[in-house]
Amino acid sequence: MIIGVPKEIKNNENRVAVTPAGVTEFVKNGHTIYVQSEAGKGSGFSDAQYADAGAVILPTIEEVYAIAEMIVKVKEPIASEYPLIKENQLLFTYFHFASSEPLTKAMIERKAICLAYETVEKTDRSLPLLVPMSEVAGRMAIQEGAKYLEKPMGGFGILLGGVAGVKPANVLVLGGGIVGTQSAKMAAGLGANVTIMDISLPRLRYLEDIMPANVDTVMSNEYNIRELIQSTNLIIGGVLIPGAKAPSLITRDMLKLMKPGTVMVDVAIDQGGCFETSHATTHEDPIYEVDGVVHYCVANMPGAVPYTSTLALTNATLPYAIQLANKGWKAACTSNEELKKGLNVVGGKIVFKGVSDAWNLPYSDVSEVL
Ligand SMILES: NC(=O)C1=CN([C@@H]2O[C@H](COP(=O)(O)OP(=O)(O)OC[C@H]3O[C@@H](n4cnc5c(N)ncnc54)[C@H](O)[C@@H]3O)[C@@H](O)[C@H]2O)C=CC1
Ligand SMILES: CC(=O)C(=O)O
Ligand SMILES: [Mg+2]
Repeated sequence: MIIGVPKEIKNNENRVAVTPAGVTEFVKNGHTIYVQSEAGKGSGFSDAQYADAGAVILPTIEEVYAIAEMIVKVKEPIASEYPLIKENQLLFTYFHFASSEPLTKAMIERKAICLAYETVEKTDRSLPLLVPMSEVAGRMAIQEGAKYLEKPMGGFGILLGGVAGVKPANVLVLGGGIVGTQSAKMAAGLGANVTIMDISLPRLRYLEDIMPANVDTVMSNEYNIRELIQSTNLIIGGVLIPGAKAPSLITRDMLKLMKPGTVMVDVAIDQGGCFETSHATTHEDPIYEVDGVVHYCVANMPGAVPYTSTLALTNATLPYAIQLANKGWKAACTSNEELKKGLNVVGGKIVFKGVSDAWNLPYSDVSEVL
């Protein structure tokens, strides 16, 4: 198969979808791989390293899209990429369709085969291609939250861990999945008082077991959220209903209950966000304030730590990408249920329920396209 790896063009997106080590694997499997010049630069990989591994370097993004049967990317295509996408071209990347109607409509119109990293699902319901980036974003959320809690950054001016004779900060983590677990671990390690909320009692039970003593677990419901946010300094939004629009757990009226300078990091922004007042921001301009509450809503947080993120992401994606290249998407998705769950928009049809629900567009069963 002919594979293309474009350079990411989202704001401050420094990850790349295939490393030189990945190129070697594709070539060993008999494939031809084209990499856009400088695609790996932000992650520390030179064109020469890709060429040595067996890739052909192309100077422009247009040439990469024009030649490839499968495009392997990190983030969703940006509007300037839409016209480059061809009918029946396989795109293997994060899409997060439920947060963007224009993207959903563009991919329908282009009749591409859109296989989304974030909905590839194992039989135990885990999301193998989301997990590594959720680990990164969960850990980063505390780093970013701590920074914006500093007074000169607009925050309340509290140190997460406090100091002898002074109480530490209160951190509330909404969603006790991968993001939530990593955030809680980091905040607890710094000495904060942490509360994790989830709607899954088995999950809360598990977290209660493994977390240190400065982490409490509380059932997620509106009543408990309203009560806790009044004494919280940092809120992390890490809820997920796979492939669907995130629920708004913190509504605009709740902001008035919070202390001015409270910081909210909405990691779930890539699925539309779990705070009503969230809108996506960039690493260049990451925060804004509503009613005295600082919002950090960067939709590609791991893009800022590309050394860690590119390696962690490609460790997970490469075996799936090789299967797609070896078998073609139809045979690969027919023989592998995990990959089949990744199909979101195929040949002009939405085949993922959460996406059709998000935009009130027609849904087709995935069997219609396989
Ligand atoms: N902004 C960014 O750069 C990044 C964003 N993410 C996003 O972070 C979000 C979380 O991802 P993961 O932790 O991997 O998901 P996960 O599936 O591991 O965890 C989600 C948790 O939310 C819980 N949940 C669902 N509804 C809830 C509610 N009403 N109240 C409390 N908890 C609720 C679920 O029970 C589950 O435990 C996703 O939207 C993901 O795409 C992930 C990586 C990077
Ligand atoms: C998952 C996601 O949104 C990211 O890694 O950027
Ligand atoms: Mg405890």
